[in-house]
Amino acid sequence: MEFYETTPRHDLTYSDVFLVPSHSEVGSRLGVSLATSDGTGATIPIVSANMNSVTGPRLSAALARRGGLGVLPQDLHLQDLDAAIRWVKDQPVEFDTPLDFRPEQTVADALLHVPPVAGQGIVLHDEKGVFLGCIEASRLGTVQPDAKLGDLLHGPLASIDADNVTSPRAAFDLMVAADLEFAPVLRHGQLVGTLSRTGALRSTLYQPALDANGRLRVAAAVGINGDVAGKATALAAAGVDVLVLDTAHGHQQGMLRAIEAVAKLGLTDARGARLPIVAGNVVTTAAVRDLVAAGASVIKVGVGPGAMCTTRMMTAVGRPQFSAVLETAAAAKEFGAHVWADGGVRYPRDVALALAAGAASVMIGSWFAGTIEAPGVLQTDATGRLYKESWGMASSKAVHERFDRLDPYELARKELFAEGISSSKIYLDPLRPSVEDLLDMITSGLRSSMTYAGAATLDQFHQNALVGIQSAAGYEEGKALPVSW
Ligand SMILES: NC(=O)C1=CN([C@@H]2O[C@H](COP(=O)(O)OP(=O)(O)OC[C@H]3O[C@@H](n4cnc5c(N)ncnc54)[C@H](OP(=O)(O)O)[C@@H]3O)[C@@H](O)[C@H]2O)C=CC1
Ligand SMILES: Nc1nc2c(ncn2[C@@H]2O[C@H](COP(=O)(O)O)[C@@H](O)[C@H]2O)c(=O)[nH]1
Ligand SMILES: [K+]
Repeated sequence: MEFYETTPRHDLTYSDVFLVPSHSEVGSRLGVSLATSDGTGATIPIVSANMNSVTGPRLSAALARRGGLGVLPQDLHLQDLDAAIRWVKDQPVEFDTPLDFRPEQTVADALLHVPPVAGQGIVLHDEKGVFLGCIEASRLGTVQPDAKLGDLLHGPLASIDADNVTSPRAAFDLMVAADLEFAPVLRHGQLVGTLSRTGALRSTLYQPALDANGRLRVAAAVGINGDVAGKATALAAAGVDVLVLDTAHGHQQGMLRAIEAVAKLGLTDARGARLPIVAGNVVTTAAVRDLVAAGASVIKVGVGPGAMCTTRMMTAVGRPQFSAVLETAAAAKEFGAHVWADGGVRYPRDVALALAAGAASVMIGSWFAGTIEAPGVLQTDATGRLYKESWGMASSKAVHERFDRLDPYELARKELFAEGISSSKIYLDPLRPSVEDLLDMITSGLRSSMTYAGAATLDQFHQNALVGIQSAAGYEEGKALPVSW
């Protein structure tokens, strides 16, 4: 990456910079590869943040099916993390994970998990696990909230036979031929997943992130206190593919000890390959050097850019994220490691800029909290807009939940140091309610960015990118105008 006709005199963040178009020999946006080289096996450079309001098993499975990686948060109890990893591994690869309900549940129960939109749906099973049928989500918006879901099942079951799905293209064609937007997929009468027309189309564009046994990949986070090696060993036994050691101040002795303890275990996957160790968060070359020397192969970068984060205002500590990524990615390359750019992503352009600066992948938190697949339930504000609640991992709420087993005195001392907001509303985009819709938006923006820079791979993108510095007015000019001036 080079700066275009300028040399920055201070640190910059994503809004301060822009990409300059240059000569391209890449003939199509579909001709670029988004695969990352960080050793995690992801086929798109997107990871979800290890935040309680962002990454649960459902979001992890949806992300891995499209080539990304979900990082389950360290606040889950070990047995819940174990169950979540195994659940992701059990999910279908070619089909979507069903949203499962019982016939006696109501429309209101279903609407806590899925909005009444086209292309989404739910399935019903009876108490013995017998598949009863499916209901398109758009139908849920047309009936009384207290209606029983079982009463909405009428007529013969429209379904797809898994054996007829010989390729992703075949799945799309089957949906079109049967005039279906959403359908259950059955094998010998048993439900094996669901499909939407858009989902079938996506399967022709994305490559799932799969482990050595052909199952969806998933990462999990561990804090730096307690029996870090024991937790890492247990997660590896559950089948985790990537370990993330995470704390607010990653350049501290406790982190170096934790990395060394985990690296010494030499944990491997089913093929005997070392599990990547990701560690952070840091923002300097010195920190990258120390964390890599301790045994990390990916460094998580970002102090203070997160949407839920108050660290900069509380402590003045941090660094504008574009410069932090640029410097640390160069350092990581020198030390044979990689960088994940963590936090502050609000638009697809920010992802492109992080990758142009040299990040191997980009971690997204709050933006993904407002999706169907995020862990919380859907809530409705006074104007009728749907949202999910989000909160920071260092907020009073998160600290309270994390340390609820401490005595009140110790808990009160911990709560003094909150560095995050405890409650925020993240609205669902009515046109993009699913995390997969956001992935479509992000990856299509990124594919286009790369061809503007003449790059067919992420390495070439980083090599070729020309980056200019803009004024606040320059940034403002780039925004669309929904109403006239
Ligand atoms: N990327 C970012 O900008 C930030 C992210 N977070 C996220 O919040 C979550 C909780 O992290 P964290 O608060 O580190 O909790 P952890 O449970 O990981 O514990 C942090 C440990 O480090 C010690 N420590 C020393 N200095 C600091 C410091 N300046 N800030 C925090 N801990 C320090 C703490 O001791 P003691 O409590 O005695 O001080 C404690 O033992 C993580 O997911 C983290 O990523 C939090 C803040 C910033
Ligand atoms: N200082 C804090 N940082 C936090 C907190 N919770 C999460 N985070 C960091 O933000 C990113 C995600 O950023 P986003 O802009 O995509 O939401 C996450 O991975 C953490 O590094 C917090 O309470 N305080
Ligand atoms: K912030």
